[in-house]
Amino acid sequence: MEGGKINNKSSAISLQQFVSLMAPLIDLEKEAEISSSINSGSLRNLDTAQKRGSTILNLKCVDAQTGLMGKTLLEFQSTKGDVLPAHKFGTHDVVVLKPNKADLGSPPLGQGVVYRLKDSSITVAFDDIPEEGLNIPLRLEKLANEVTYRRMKDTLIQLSKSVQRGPAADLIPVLFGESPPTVSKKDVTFTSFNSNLDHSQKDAITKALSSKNVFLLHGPPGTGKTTTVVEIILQEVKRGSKILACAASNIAVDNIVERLVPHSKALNFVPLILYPFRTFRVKLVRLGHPARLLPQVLESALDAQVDACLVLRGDNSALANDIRKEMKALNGKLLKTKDKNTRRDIRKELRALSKEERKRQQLAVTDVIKNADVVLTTLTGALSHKLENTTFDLVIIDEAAQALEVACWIALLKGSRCILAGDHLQLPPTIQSVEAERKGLGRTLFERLAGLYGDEVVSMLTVQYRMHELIMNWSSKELYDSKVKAHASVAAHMLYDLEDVKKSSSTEPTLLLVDIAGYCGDMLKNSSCTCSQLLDFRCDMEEKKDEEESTMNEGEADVAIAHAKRLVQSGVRSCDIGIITPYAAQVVLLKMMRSKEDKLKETEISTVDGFQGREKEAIIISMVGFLSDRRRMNVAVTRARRQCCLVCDTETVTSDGFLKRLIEFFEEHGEYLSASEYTNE
Ligand SMILES: Nc1ncnc2c1ncn2[C@@H]1O[C@H](COP(=O)(O)OP(=O)(O)OP(=O)(O)O)[C@@H](O)[C@H]1O
Repeated sequence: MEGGKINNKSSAISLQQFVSLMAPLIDLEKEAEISSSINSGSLRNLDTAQKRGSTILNLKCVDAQTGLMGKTLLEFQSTKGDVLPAHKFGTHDVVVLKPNKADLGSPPLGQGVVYRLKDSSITVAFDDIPEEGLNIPLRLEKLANEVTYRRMKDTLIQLSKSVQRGPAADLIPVLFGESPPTVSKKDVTFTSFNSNLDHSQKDAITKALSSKNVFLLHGPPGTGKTTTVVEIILQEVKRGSKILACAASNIAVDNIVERLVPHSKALNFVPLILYPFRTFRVKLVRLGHPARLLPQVLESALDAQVDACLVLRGDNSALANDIRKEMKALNGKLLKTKDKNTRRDIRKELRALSKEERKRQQLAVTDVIKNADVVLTTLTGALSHKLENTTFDLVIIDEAAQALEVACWIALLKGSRCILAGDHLQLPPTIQSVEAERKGLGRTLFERLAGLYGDEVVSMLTVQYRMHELIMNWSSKELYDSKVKAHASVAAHMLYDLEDVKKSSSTEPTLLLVDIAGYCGDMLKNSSCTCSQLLDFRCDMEEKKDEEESTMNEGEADVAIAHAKRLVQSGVRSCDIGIITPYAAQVVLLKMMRSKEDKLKETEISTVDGFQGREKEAIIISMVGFLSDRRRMNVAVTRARRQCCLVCDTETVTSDGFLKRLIEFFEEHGEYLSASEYTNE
């Protein structure tokens, strides 16, 4: 395979070996997730749960809004009104709401999905929420998502059965190395929808369209992987394919939806007037809980289309509204009535109405899915019963190098051909169980197939559209055999080329190394938190890490914030700056420091994982000891468009060969500053 080196031998595994290997590993992973969540018996006390990040105590509800397709959005802040304590909640997590003082096992006030997370607030989408009980101190608890594991186990069983029958019967032997991959004998030509495609993108698309069973699109950072995936989808729809497009994360699925919408069919949502001359249109539908979807793709959501479909079918929405109104009135009556017989009659009526409602909805769902050219969902969402009897000509999985192979099979079993897009040299799948990881749960299908078939099925994109060439060159040389080149439009772009940005000693360098060797920062000088609070948190959150001492570094945080301030003083917008650091404790420290800096309000601070797939004009990396994971370091550096600033202790870092070369590259091609130059800022 081009770029990363992959061991061919370990790629060969039979279907039966795979199934027997994976089943116990999924159990291990499930146990690891449960033991870190609130519903584990191991968490006997709430303070421990908060320290582990699986509950947030002392919250007040500050806002309630309805919307989002019937969901209620409640926003919570700390009763003290400051930055939320460190926690492990992420958007899309399932959570329950309880009174702050309720016992651990007590029933919740409601269950919902995290919709939005800010430093000082968390918004949750609830289906139903009590009208009473919200004006007391509250807490949120994170639940383990056991559904995903059940779906993966079910998929393993289905996989063993599908060899004989099912839409993927011919694909499975190819993906387990028992039959060779094949390509169309006819030359494939196409007229692209996107007139800017480069030669490597066009080559990849040709190869994808020619493949009869499997194709891998290897997209290094910023090379237009999603752009290429979208073009492949359009070309395939044009030739009549029905496509299931998936990714491990909701955000990656939404990325594709957003880019397909301009080509999509006007049901109720694309204003025709915007695309008056386009004759080719794609019918797309996005499955998933509305709280997990980006607001800009909500109109492609199944729920929205089902409503539209009911209108088109003549089941006008007035009728639907009447049914809902009637049900609401009956529910009200039920609450007030004591008489047994009347209650029984009302319940009977309610059951009949809801049955009618469900039937109408189901018919519409079937219609929408049957008529769609492209169905988009997360990998686990592909096991939705709504897709039970639907098969596809092609399954496309984006971010495939970040997905567990078992999760990929949920989608793959529904189609006869597949295209996987990803980069195994960026972030791997997140795995909680160290043992499951060691035994192979994290080995991705993308990597395995690349090892099995190499260039026969892989195309690598080689022109990148994000980074100044100096930023790209390190990554290209270190990880992609120097094959990735910067496009002329970005190769020499500088921070000071941006509007309103002055040329200054801070904005001139493309690569900047700030060495904190020997520097003892003015510890937490601007922060209201105490060191012991952070240390408590560090020990709890990072207990799995070997490098306990390297999880937090005040000196580096000082310098990172000081450099961000200098950039803002030179005119760089604070939202164009990102600070990346490997450990959660360092993220909290940096956020606390930032909360005192008005000018840095919009600067994003996150671990590497929070930045995958994203970019900023300037990136500051606080290394905190060292980040010896090549893939994480690759992602961190390649988020930067015009400047990458590395803050580290060169004495510690250079003990690792990979990082030593990184530092040398920055020293040779960039500016070198000592941290002392940032003191007293
Ligand atoms: N052929 C092209 N000509 C000009 N710009 C392009 C081309 N292909 C992609 N781009 C631009 O490059 C940027 C990155 O593209 P895209 O988001 O498709 O890349 P990606 O590989 O999915 O990114 P990531 O590294 O985040 O995974 C986008 O701004 C896109 O518009």
